[in-house]
Amino acid sequence: MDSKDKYKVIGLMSGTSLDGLDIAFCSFIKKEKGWSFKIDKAETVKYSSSWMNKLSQAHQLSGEQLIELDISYGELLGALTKDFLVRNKLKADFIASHGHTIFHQPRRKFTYQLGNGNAIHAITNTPVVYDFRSLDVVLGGEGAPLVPAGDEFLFDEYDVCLNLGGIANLSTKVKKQRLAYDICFTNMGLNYLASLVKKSYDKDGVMASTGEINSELLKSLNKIYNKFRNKRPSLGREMFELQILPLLNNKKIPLEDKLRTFTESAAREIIDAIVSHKKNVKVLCTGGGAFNSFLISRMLELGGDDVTLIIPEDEIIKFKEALVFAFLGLLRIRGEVNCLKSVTGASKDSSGGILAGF
Ligand SMILES: Nc1ncnc2c1ncn2[C@@H]1O[C@H](COP(=O)(O)OP(=O)(O)OP(=O)(O)O)[C@@H](O)[C@H]1O
Ligand SMILES: CC(=O)N[C@H]1[C@@H]2OC[C@@H](O2)[C@@H](O)[C@@H]1O[C@H](C)C(=O)O
Repeated sequence: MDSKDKYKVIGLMSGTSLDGLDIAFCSFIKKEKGWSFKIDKAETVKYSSSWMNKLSQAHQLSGEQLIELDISYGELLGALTKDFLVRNKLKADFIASHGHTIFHQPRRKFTYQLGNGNAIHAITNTPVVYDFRSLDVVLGGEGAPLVPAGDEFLFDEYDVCLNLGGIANLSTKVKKQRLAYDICFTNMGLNYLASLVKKSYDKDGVMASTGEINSELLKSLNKIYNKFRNKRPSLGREMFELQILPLLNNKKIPLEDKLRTFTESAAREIIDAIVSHKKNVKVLCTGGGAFNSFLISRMLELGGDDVTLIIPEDEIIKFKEALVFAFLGLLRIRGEVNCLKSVTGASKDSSGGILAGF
């Protein structure tokens, strides 16, 4: 097992929205208690339309074709990482790669992230940790979310870590145990509404801010969230399409009002979830929604004195997940726990990840 106290690690993350590969070169230093960290350099490399197609259709391939794609996507990850390292004159101790999720069926004990670690190693000549989720899944866990384990070790100074992604989710500590859950649809709904006027998103929430709250729509959204408030299932695209989309497609409500109301609903759901744990909370806000100044201003108004929102530097907003996977890789090569049963529901804590080229 490795026991250094300084590491330079590349974290690679490919999110479900297919916007590209996040590459983050990170430094970690062991302290008396915990770790300090820094993102030294990071960028998102957009996928070509051909790779976007391959990744979005990979679930339909034959076994043989999928294995072939696993290698060629691993080679792509290797080539993009090598190019990033050469351009920035950097050298990493190892690469921690999440890969791109193609299948995720924890009940059937499998989860599959494309991007072969051996192929990444062959191209970069750097050791690789990959396949972070499978061990947790065979231990009976959900194999997700994994980022809360990083919150536990790197962002423990915050009472709540809030991610404003397609779906807003949070992680927090309750009775000394880390827990995490999805709160409500956020960018997924806002981006859908923006797409109706051919925009990829409502920049800074400007269109939303000009609309009026539609009380019927607000009530309907609230009713949907009330149904699972205490069950906290993971929210997915299926549920969005089935239950939220029909409401957003109501032709009688002007677009600005729908954006305003959807923002209001998300802000209320998020603030309610945060204050349900504790009053006077310090909340770290990351994910692209942290750039939505109108959403943030509504959350600040609703949270009042009970909630302090911390919007970190852009690098952390955009690359926190890649940073966390770099750190989970570090824990893995040290043989330390990087996956928490309190979050995933597995039979035990574990240290997930396959090693290639160490
Ligand atoms: N200036 C901005 N104003 C409003 N929204 C923004 C702004 N910048 C980014 N966003 C939102 O953030 C999104 C991109 O960030 P991110 O990748 O975290 O979101 P996501 O793809 O919805 O998340 P995830 O894949 O984690 O579910 C954009 O699609 C948009 O919804
Ligand atoms: C199986 C899988 O790839 N899950 C992703 C996905 O994208 C968001 C949400 O669903 C989260 O559970 C997870 O990723 C983050 C990085 C996580 O594991 O914390």
